[in-house]
Order: sequence, then structure tokens, then C-alpha cells
Amino acid sequence: MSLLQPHFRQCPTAFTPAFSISSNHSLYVSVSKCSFISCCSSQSQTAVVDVPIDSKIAERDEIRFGLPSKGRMAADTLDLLKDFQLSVKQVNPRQYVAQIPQLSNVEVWFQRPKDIVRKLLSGDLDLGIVGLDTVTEYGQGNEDLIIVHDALEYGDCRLSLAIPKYGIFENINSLQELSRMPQWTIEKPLRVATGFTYLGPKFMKENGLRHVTFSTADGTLEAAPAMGIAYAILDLVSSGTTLKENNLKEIEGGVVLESQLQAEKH
Ligand SMILES: Nc1ncnc2c1ncn2[C@@H]1O[C@H](COP(=O)(O)OP(=O)(O)OP(=O)(O)O)[C@@H](O)[C@H]1O
Ligand SMILES: O=P(O)(O)OC[C@H]1O[C@H](OP(=O)(O)OP(=O)(O)O)[C@H](O)[C@@H]1O
Repeated sequence: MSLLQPHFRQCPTAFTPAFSISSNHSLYVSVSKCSFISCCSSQSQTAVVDVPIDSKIAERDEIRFGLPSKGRMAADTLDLLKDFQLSVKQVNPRQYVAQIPQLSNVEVWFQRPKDIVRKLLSGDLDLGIVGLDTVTEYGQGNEDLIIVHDALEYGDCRLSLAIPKYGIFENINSLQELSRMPQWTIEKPLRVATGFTYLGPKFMKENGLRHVTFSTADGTLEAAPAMGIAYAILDLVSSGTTLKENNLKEIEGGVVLESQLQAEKH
């Protein structure tokens, strides 16, 4: 069985790239109307520019594929593509454009994960690989973003609500128990620190938590409860070590999204 079956076809209105990879991993990429993201796993208000993009795509012959330029996923993403005989040829690490010799009409652009999503939305990229957390936060439910498949088997993590193990939270172990605490009122809401300023409020609303406010930071969110900035945090958890070291715990019903979650839309 061939590991890789690249095929790119042109439709009258726009490029419709598709390729599929099969083996133990499976990555299937297809782009119809607009943009595609593939997720490995699972941040901040963002002005996502959502403009009609079919015309922009039609102006280009090449297919632009966005890959993480740095961070946790960067090296693993290149390794994954290598496993499928797709070697990404980058002249030097400070040049953000690269080629995949096996796919002559694909142009690779290295970008920060959140910028990959923004550029898919604006039509400046056609395909991308980012974490599900990033596409869900920055995609904000935009229907033109097509999420195709999990099974990339790396970047495992979950977006999860966590509270202190101590004090008023000592006996609180579920979202339901948290929501029923009499402490949360309009005057004194549950304060949550998160980088996920789209998903955070959405999740709380969907789960009936009414008196909640959010504060945001770029990192080290686990420090917020001990610093008195927030009661709870909503952040990515992988091994759980950072929560543990900061005396925090996850609670039942507090997972917003998980690695390997499948989302597909045609
Ligand atoms: N322990 C973890 N913490 C954060 N992200 C993780 C973790 N494990 C896996 N991931 C995945 O790796 C992706 C990239 O993480 P990384 O911190 O490199 O992202 P980033 O988008 O460059 O973040 P930032 O721009 O805030 O530095 C995340 O979006 C997530 O899907
Ligand atoms: O469950 P763990 O394996 O401990 O991983 C989770 C931690 O890793 C990430 O932080 P990162 O290392 O990116 O640092 P930051 O907090 O400064 O963003 C994430 O925001 C958590 O804090």
C-alpha cells in the first residue's frame, strides 16, 4: 500500500487540494471551500479577519501549507511528515518558507500556531497543522475552517479547569459542586485566569456557571490562585505536573477539550 497518495485537483472556482496518508498514522487533508486544519490535540481575544477568500485562493497556483515555526509541536510535526516520506526542505531556520520536494505545488510556510489559524481564516494559507486547542480558540466556530482528523498521535493535552486543593475548595471535586458554591455572586464572582478567552466564557456559560469573571495572562497561569489573582485556572494540562507542583487539582466535568478529539466537517 502506498504510504502517500498526493493528488491535487482544480475546481472551477478554487483550488481543492487533497492528500491522504495511510499507515499506522492517518492524516487526511482536504480543502473545499476555504481552509483546513489538522489537529494533534487539542489562546486571547483575537481579531480574526474573515474575508471572502475564494478569489484569493484562485489567484495563487501553489497550495500553502502552514506548519508550527516553534514550540512543542514544531519538531514533532516535521518528524511526522518525514515518517510519510515528506521531507520539508528549509534552507535555514530563519527562512520561513520551505518546500516538500515530493509535492511540487505545495509551499510550506512556518508560522506560530495561532497565526496559522488566523491566516487560514484570511485565506493566506490553505492547509495547516496545529493543536485542536488553537484551532478551536482562534477559529471561534468559523464554518469555513474544516478540521480534519486526529490520529497524529502527538501533542497530547487537554484544556481543563483547575482549582486549589486547599481552603474553600478542599471538598470541591466537580464542576457541579463548584457551580453550587454559595460564594459566587454578582458582587463576588468566581475569578478564572486563562489564555483561552473565547473558549473559557463559552464553556462556563454552557455549563450554567453564571457568576464568573476572567483574567488573562500569557503564561504561568498556575501561579494565579496562590497570588490571589484568581480562584481557578483554565489551561492546558499534559502530564499534570505543573498543577500538582502548584497545589491545584482538576475537577470532574472540567475538561473543555481533549487530545484526539475528532472533528470533521465536509
Ligand atoms: N503541556 C502542554 N502545554 C501546552 N501545550 C501543549 C502541551 N502539550 C501539548 N501541547 C500542544 O502543543 C501546542 C503548542 O504548544 P506551544 O506552547 O508550543 O504553543 P504556542 O502556540 O507556541 O504557544 P505560545 O505562543 O503561547 O508560546 C499547544 O497548542 C497544544 O496543542
Ligand atoms: O501538565 P504539564 O505537563 O505540567 O503541562 C502543562 C503546562 O505546560 C504549559 O505551560 P508552558 O510550559 O508552555 O509554560 P507557560 O505556563 O509559561 O506558558 C501549560 O500552559 C501548563 O502550564
